[in-house]
Amino acid sequence: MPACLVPTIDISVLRTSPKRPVAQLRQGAAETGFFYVEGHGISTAETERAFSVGREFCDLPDKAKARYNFVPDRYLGWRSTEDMCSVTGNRCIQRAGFGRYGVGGYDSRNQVFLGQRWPEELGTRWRDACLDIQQQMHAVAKKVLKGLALALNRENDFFDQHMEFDSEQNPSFMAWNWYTGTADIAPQTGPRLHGHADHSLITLLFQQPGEVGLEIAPGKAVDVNPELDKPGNPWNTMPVAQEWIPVDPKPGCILVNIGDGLAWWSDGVFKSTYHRVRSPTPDDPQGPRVSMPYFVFPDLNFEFQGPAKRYPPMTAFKLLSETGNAYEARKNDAQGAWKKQAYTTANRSTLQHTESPSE
Ligand SMILES: O=C(O)CCC(=O)C(=O)O
Ligand SMILES: [Fe+2]
Repeated sequence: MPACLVPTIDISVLRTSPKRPVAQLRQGAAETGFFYVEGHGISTAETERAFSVGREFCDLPDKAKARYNFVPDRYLGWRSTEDMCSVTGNRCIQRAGFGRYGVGGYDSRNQVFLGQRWPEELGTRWRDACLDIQQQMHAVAKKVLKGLALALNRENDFFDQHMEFDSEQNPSFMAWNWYTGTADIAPQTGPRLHGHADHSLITLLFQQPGEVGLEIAPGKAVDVNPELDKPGNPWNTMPVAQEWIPVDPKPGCILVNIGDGLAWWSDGVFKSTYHRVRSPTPDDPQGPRVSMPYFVFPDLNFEFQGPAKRYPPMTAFKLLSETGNAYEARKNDAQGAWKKQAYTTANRSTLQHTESPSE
C-alpha cells in the first residue's frame, strides 16, 4: 500500500501548530477517507483494558448476551454469529455495541429516555470501564472533527455543542467485533465482514497488532456481490469492489475513517469509503480477531447540511434508524420486496461513495 494513501497524522499539535495536521487531514479525508492518528493521548494500557472489557461481555453465555440484543433504532446491542450471518453471509463474526446508557436506553422516535440497561452480570465496574474508554474516544473524536472542520474552512465548533459526552441525546457508541478463528468454524465463503460504508460522522478504530484483514476500496467502481445475492440477505445489494487495498493495524495509532455523515456535511468532498474485513488468506494469522470501533455522531435530532446544499438536511437519527430498521425489515422479508427499496434508495441514496478522489 503506498504510504500516502492512508497518512499518519500527529494530532497532538492540532491546537498549537495546526497548519500541517489540518492539511494532512484534508488530504486523508478527501482522497481515501481513511487516516491513522497518533499523539491521541490514549495509552496502550487503556486500549488493552478496553479490549478486555469487551472480552468479558463476549465470554458471557449466548443466552445472557441475548438479553442485550440488537436495537435497530440506535444500532446498539449484541448480534450473534447467526444474526450476523444474515448480514455478511457467514458465521465468523459476533458483534456488540454499547452507548452511554448501555443498550437501548433511549427511544429516539418518541424522544423518551428509558433508563440505563447495562449487562447486570458484569456489574458497575464493567459499566464504568466501558464508559471510561468511550469518554476518551469521544475527546479524541471532537479534536479530530475540529481539525476536519478547519480543513473544510468551516467553523471548527460546528458539532461541538451538539455532541456533549454526557448528553442523553448523543448516540455515539463503542462496539466490539469478535471474529472467530478459522479452526473453530466450518470453511466460510466471502469476507469476514461485508463491504460497507459507516453511517457515522467519523469512526475511530482500534485493531490489535498483527490482526490484519481490513481492506478499503477508495474511489473504486463497485459491483453487487453474487455470493451474497440470496433472498433475505439485507446486504445483497451492497456493492463490492473489484480491488481491495489492505489497511493493517499500526501500533499506537487509531485508524479514523470518514462516515456517511461527514461525507454529507462536506458535500461529498470527504469520502465515506467502502471497507470490509477479508477472510484470512493462507498467509494471514488464522486465529480470532477483534476490533473496536467508536462510531461518532452528533445529537440525534441536530440537523446538518453542507454549505453547497448538495444533499438535503440530515440527522444522526436518520442515519442510524434508516440503516438499522431497513436492515431488520429486509432480513425478515423472505419475498425480497425490500429489494425495491434497497439500501441505496434510502435517504442517503444521493451520497456518492464511488466517485473519484477530488484533486
Ligand atoms: O474489524 C474491523 O477492522 C473493521 C470493522 C468495521 O468496519 C465496522 O465495525 O464498521
Ligand atoms: Fe465499518
